[in-house]
Amino acid sequence: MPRYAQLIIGPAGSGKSTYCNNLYQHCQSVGRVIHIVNLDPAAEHFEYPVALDIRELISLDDVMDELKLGPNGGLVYCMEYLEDNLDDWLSEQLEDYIDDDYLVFDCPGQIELYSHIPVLRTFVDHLKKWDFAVCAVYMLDSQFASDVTKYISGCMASLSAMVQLEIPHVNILTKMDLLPNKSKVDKFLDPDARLLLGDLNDQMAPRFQKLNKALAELVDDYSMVSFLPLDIRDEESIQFVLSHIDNAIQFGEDAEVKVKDYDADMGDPEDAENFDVGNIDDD
Ligand SMILES: Nc1nc2c(ncn2[C@@H]2O[C@H](COP(=O)(O)OP(=O)(O)OP(=O)(O)O)[C@@H](O)[C@H]2O)c(=O)[nH]1
Ligand SMILES: [Mg+2]
Repeated sequence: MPRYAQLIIGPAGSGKSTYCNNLYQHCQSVGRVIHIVNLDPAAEHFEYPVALDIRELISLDDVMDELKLGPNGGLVYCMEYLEDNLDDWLSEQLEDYIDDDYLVFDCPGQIELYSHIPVLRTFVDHLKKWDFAVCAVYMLDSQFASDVTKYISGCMASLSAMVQLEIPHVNILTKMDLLPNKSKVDKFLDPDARLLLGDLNDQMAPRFQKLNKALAELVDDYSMVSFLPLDIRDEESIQFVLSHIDNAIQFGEDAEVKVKDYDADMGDPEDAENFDVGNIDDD
């Protein structure tokens, strides 16, 4: 049986840690067990219980003090140090988590980590090697959906993470509670390239039309660029997002097989598909 993981990524302040906390609360209320791992060496305050913490390996304050680095250079140093210690430190820490365990990795927000620095790719490759089914969960602040030009830049950043990591990828539009008119973002959830192009051309000078067309086509070609809205005040919204991610890493499906394997009294195995196995980890 694999272990499962969500890798929570996205720009600074997009709501990654808040999502982790709300997901934790939600799972507690439905009796499901998840473990949240802090991968941000600069983080100081946590609303969720931290199951495992990169700061036990290295902390940003120490690096900045000892190596006289600034906050961003220091963070890159910390993440590269983690990369060098995956096989020793991290694999040992993860030994406590066994088949079917579900981990959520709360990552730092430096966009460099998702564009060109290979640390997260190496990290994900190690998780896969250790038999984790991993999904990247890319958080984008819903203010990006207030304007088509911002939206395109958000899509490009998400796409670059997607092609870099090459794992199942779910995009989330966060902070929906802050939007006065939610229906205005509908067109950005599952974007239509022609509408995007029209909006871009309306807003930008005519000389950008060719570039706009190329960008809209890129979003269209990667038809996986779509977003799920997340309103953390709404349990159903959290459950909706969680179900999509579970589906992407086949969490429910493997749990279903486990029911079939374990319960000899269930009768016809075909009937097992009718059982609700959503809370298989309850105890
Ligand atoms: N209203 C509202 N505020 C939110 C939501 N999500 C996050 N915030 C706020 O946005 C700010 C940043 O949220 P974080 O969860 O720390 O964002 P982050 O992506 O973890 O940030 P970094 O780790 O610094 O990259 C905090 O003040 C949160 O309270 C949301 O869904 N609704
Ligand atoms: Mg955070």
